[in-house]
Amino acid sequence: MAEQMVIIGNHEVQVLLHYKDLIPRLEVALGKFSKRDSAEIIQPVRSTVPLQRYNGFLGLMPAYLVHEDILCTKMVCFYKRDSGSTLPSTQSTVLLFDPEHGNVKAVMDGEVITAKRTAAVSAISAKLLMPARAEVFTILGAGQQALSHYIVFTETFSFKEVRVWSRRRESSERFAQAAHGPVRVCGSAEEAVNGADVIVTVTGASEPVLFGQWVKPGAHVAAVGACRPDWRELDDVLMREAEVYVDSREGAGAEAGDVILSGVQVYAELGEVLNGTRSAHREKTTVFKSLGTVSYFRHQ
Ligand SMILES: NC(=O)c1ccc[n+]([C@@H]2O[C@H](COP(=O)([O-])OP(=O)(O)OC[C@H]3O[C@@H](n4cnc5c(N)ncnc54)[C@H](O)[C@@H]3O)[C@@H](O)[C@H]2O)c1
Ligand SMILES: O=C(O)[C@@H]1CCCCN1
Repeated sequence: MAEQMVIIGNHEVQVLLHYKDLIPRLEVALGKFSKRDSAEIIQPVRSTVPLQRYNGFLGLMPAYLVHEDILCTKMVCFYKRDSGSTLPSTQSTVLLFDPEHGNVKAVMDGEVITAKRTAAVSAISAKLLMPARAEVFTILGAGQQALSHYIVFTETFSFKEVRVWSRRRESSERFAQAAHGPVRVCGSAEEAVNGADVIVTVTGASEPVLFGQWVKPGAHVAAVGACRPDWRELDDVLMREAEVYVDSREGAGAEAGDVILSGVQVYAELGEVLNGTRSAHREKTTVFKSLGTVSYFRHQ
């Protein structure tokens, strides 16, 4: 008889999921993904259903890890919200299946999974690609991803200064209070970025908010927003000056406006760097364009 289905809520995920476990497991998952061996992992580019009336999308993200026998799907709705909207911009649920019988074993709230997984992968990109002596860390955007990125980046690295900019100053100030650490609230994106060694873009923008002429040569940018083929967070100057890394080449070719519209070539997937089949050039200006893959592992 099939096992009883369990529901794992946000609080429980928060308690169970720790960056110290997540980062090494995600490194393994990214490496496996980049081998493109369907005997190890099957993870097609997500299907996306437009919700035109609501300015949003539903993304369906299935994955099967063959050896671990883990079959999962994340379903994520994401929206372009007007400034001042109080509606959430991302909501997700993760289903875990019994691969043999096909029944659902667990339904998990995806909010914390999305916040922590995404930030952990950006931290992996920074570990591989940020300049050797990185002192200034800037976050553009002040929402949920801004906070999870702040937490994992300040836990993992030692910066001398952390800065934030958001299009509404009140959001940056709220963020700085929630961050429980020193954060400089900046009045413009340019001020926030000037001299920064590591920059994370976590905005809902569909037009560039980060411009190459502001970015210090050799800096590392983890670009997390703009997950549609016609949305941008970074301008062409930055995209063309930087060496570009992604989580998935196919995903970037289908969904990353910053890659597609700038016409740049992707240099490597993070998984290729982790596998040693491509080098990490931390001395160059680097962009990691994140779109989100589904990375599963068994909790121990
Ligand atoms: N790459 C991934 O795996 C991944 C995962 C989750 C979310 N995302 C994306 O990351 C982004 C941030 O997600 P979140 O959950 O933190 O969202 P959020 O709504 O909590 O925060 C978004 C932030 O961006 C700001 N913003 C919105 N529109 C802007 C604009 N036009 N210009 C400048 N700033 C703007 C908002 O004021 C807010 O500070 C979204 O685009 C989301 O779709 C990507
Ligand atoms: O992989 C994810 O979770 C995100 C959600 C929001 C849009 C882009 N991808």
